[in-house]
Amino acid sequence: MTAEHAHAEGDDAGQAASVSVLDEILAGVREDVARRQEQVPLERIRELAAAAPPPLDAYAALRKPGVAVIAEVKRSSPSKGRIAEIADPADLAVDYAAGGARAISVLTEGRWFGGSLDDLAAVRAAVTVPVLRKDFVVSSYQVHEARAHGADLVLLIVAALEQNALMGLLERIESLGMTALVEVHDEEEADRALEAGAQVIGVNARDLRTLEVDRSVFERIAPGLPSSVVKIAESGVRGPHDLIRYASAGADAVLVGEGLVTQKSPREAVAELVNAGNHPATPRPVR
Ligand SMILES: O=C(O)c1ccccc1NCC(=O)[C@H](O)[C@H](O)COP(=O)(O)O
Repeated sequence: MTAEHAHAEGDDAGQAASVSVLDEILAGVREDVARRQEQVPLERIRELAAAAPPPLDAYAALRKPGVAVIAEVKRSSPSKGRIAEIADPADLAVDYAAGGARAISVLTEGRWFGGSLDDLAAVRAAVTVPVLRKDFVVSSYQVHEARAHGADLVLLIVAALEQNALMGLLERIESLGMTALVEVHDEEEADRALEAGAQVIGVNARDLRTLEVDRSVFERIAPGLPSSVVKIAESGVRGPHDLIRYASAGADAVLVGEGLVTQKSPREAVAELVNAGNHPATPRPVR
């Protein structure tokens, strides 16, 4: 199945087919990682990671006053198929940063999202704000890859990992000086993220089985997270009203893809969100 197929099957396919979308994404990722590891062995990627310029402090960046905007480089997705032609991810990232984005998210998964590690390296070279590797990380090889290509933050999806793997990968990310963004979809996953020691937690409104977006999931889960944890609302931000809704529920940051890449001026679209996030009337997270 491809991004286009999953999108075409859409609502009719229902939950059973969507479960297999996540499974298929993970199966493809494992194949792709194995192929890359044959070309560049673990020892070499570790050396490249060690030689990369030091990572930026993403936790500190996201804790600054105002609701932070993490702007995403997103070409395609399982839920929507092709979303945007992004010829030069570095140009887009520069626009995002000029609009006030506090961090840039780069989807590096190729089969479903049309991303790559080259996109990550290009974005890293173009901006001075923290950069997130957004992928389906299942092995420490990918963590070293992320660092070697300039990532400061790495996504870990609780639903895709056994607890031991989650803890091991989080430890590896931190041992390389990066920050783990641990993504959850329900209370049980939030408990697992906290048990693993996550300091930055993303609540994704997109259900990975049905691919539907339900913004109320953040409102349900965020109040139960400690105040020291950076709380990121992921998915479903289409304009300032959604940012304000997430802010009212305690968001330190929002992660936005489709709502930016589909705009005529992504820079202005980011700036609008940033202004809303800095507006005195917008609720502040309780710390
Ligand atoms: O976007 C999808 O269809 C998707 C499907 C399965 C797993 C992950 C998926 N998206 C990754 C993301 O988390 C989003 O790109 C990110 O939160 C931004 O969402 P949006 O602003 O709604 O594009």
